[in-house]
Amino acid sequence: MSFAPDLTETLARARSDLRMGVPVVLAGPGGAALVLAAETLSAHRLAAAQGLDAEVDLALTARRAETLKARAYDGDVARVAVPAAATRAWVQSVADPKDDLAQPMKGPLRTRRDGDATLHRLALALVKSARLLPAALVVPLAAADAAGFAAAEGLGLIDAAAAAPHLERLSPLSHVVTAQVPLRAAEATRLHIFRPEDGSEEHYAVEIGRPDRAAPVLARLHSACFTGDLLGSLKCDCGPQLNAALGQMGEAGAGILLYLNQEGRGIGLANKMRAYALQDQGFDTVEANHRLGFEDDERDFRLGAEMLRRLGVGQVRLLTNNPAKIARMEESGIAVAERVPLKVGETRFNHHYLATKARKSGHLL
Ligand SMILES: Nc1nc2c(ncn2[C@@H]2O[C@H](COP(=O)(O)OP(=O)(O)OP(=O)(O)O)[C@@H](O)[C@H]2O)c(=O)[nH]1
Ligand SMILES: [Zn+2]
Repeated sequence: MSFAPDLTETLARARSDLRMGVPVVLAGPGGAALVLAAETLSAHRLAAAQGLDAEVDLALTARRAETLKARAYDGDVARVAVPAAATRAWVQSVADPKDDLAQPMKGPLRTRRDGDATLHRLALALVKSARLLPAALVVPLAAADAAGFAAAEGLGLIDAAAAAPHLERLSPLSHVVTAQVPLRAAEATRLHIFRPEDGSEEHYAVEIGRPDRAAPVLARLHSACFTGDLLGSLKCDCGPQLNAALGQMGEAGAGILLYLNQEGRGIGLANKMRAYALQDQGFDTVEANHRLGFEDDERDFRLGAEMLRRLGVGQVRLLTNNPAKIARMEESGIAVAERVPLKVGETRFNHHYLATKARKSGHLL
């Protein structure tokens, strides 16, 4: 019997440590490293890392490296050598594109091609899952001392070989509770709450009426949009889509709307606002994600498929304009019998955004 945290719990702690600026230690078969999130890096911890007598790297995604004109020799990852005199401001200006246009000359940046990027890749996966900017300082530690170093400094120690596949999988969900919530759109509505085992945000299923599971269920996978859903932002079409979907389900007397807390196509609200700030500088929604170092869409729709399965739904009539959602459902074993278009909420502020989604992300007009 042990009370010690397991890998899932250790990773959840690591995410909250990184969000606070506390480093973590990754220990792999090929070596070990101290990891600090660039976004939450403090001057004193940078100084301590520079005092370790090791070469400090800044791990970036190849997307971010491309904007910085830095070579990525490791496929999806670039390992930028951090100059000995680098300050916190330097690290953050490489990580964060907000001042790229005002100060285009960050470099020249030297990226490493020798050695191995396994721990850098894992560090990036961790900071991304913490919804931070995808950039992390990686400082090599002697593998034999890694556990001792982590214990002496009170830092989380992560088994890198086990953590990498663990971060790829869909965290098991538990169904926490169901209760009635009469809506304007439909009085006979129940809300189900699902909680991932990995400590990340809960997700919700809004079930209207009693959909017949033997036939395709009218369904929508709605990704959280604080600005559109709650504030009535005119920059996107989320709020009107949410209301229209609930309205259609109400009229039909049955349907399931999954409210997936994957804000900003999975990058989190702070990063979405960074993307909006870049859009204010003239970049479109896809370019903004790339400049930040993200893919266009970082959502994991296996989550939606799993929630539908848990609700006993195997086939849907999916309310969407996004063919990728249909493909992801089919791949995850949910049959999409029909696509039901959802065209609402075009404004003069989101016209360009919707056109970009159609041109670059394959959305159907
Ligand atoms: N990163 C980023 N996310 C955005 C931006 N504008 C809106 N979003 C997010 O995009 C997501 C839109 O979700 P959905 O409406 O479910 O999905 P969709 O891919 O547009 O597909 P359908 O609406 O089903 O056609 C939400 O998570 C929003 O927060 C943006 O400019 N950048
Ligand atoms: Zn939105």
